[in-house]
Amino acid sequence: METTTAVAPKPVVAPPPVATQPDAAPKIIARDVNVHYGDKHALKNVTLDIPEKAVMAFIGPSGCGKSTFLRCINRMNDTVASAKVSGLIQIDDQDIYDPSLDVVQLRARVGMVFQKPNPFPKSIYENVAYGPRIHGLSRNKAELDQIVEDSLKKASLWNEVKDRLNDTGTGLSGGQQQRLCIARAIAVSPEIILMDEPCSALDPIATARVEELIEEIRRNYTIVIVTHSMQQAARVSQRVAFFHLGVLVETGRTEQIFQSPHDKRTQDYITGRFG
Ligand SMILES: Nc1ncnc2c1ncn2[C@@H]1O[C@H](COP(=O)(O)OP(=O)(O)OP(=O)(O)O)[C@@H](O)[C@H]1O
Repeated sequence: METTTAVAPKPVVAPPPVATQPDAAPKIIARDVNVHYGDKHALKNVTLDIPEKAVMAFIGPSGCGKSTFLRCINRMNDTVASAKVSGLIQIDDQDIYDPSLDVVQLRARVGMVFQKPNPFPKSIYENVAYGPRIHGLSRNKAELDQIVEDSLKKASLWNEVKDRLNDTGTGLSGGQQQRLCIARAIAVSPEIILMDEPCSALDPIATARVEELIEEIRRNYTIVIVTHSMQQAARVSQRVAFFHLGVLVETGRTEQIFQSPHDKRTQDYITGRFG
């Protein structure tokens, strides 16, 4: 593992520049985050506050570092041998790159939904029950059954699968599989859900279902979504962060970013001049 991090400056973390300050209390703060993949400097001095219990969308042209930054938030970049992360990322004032931090626990707090639905090749029930079981979240089968049911309900999938919980998860449609993956993420009671282009493999109807689901759950979770669709960012998010060439160019309320961006690069991107 070559992932490194700077020592967290204590005691107080300076706020980001005014333009990046959210209205709500930040759940996640990032200060001067840099990521290198070998010689490639993929993320440059990113400083950002991500508000609690809201949706923040990361937008920007391909290769600008959106997924790289997203993967810093649950230390998924630890799994990339060439990745070196520096700077500070705190969740609720806790430095998530502190060497004493339990990464398994971190990933239970910070769930992730990927571009391509990736259910386990197991039953629908097992897909959702697996996380709560390994994290010891239930004392008996009845409690586990309840977690599975509640998670599938929150993911708007219960009615479609309640009579076939023993069928394989991979047999569901693409949209259902993605909602199953969201149920799986929800089942361990995360505080944060990271979504990396969660609808890019879905048709418009399945996409609409996932977007409705995000709207339904957003008040209970801090959600960060990477999307190539500005329409999607406008529909689901309350705040947007625009990245370009590894730099966080601008962040603000969604309507402000789309109606009156401060930076010409943001303006050019949202008006389709590049990307
Ligand atoms: N595992 C890796 N090894 C080497 N370079 C990488 C790796 N992952 C990403 N990169 C590079 O880092 C830069 C940022 O990539 P990243 O995937 O974060 O961008 P992105 O904005 O999410 O792009 P996209 O919208 O196409 O998914 C790109 O130049 C990419 O080629």
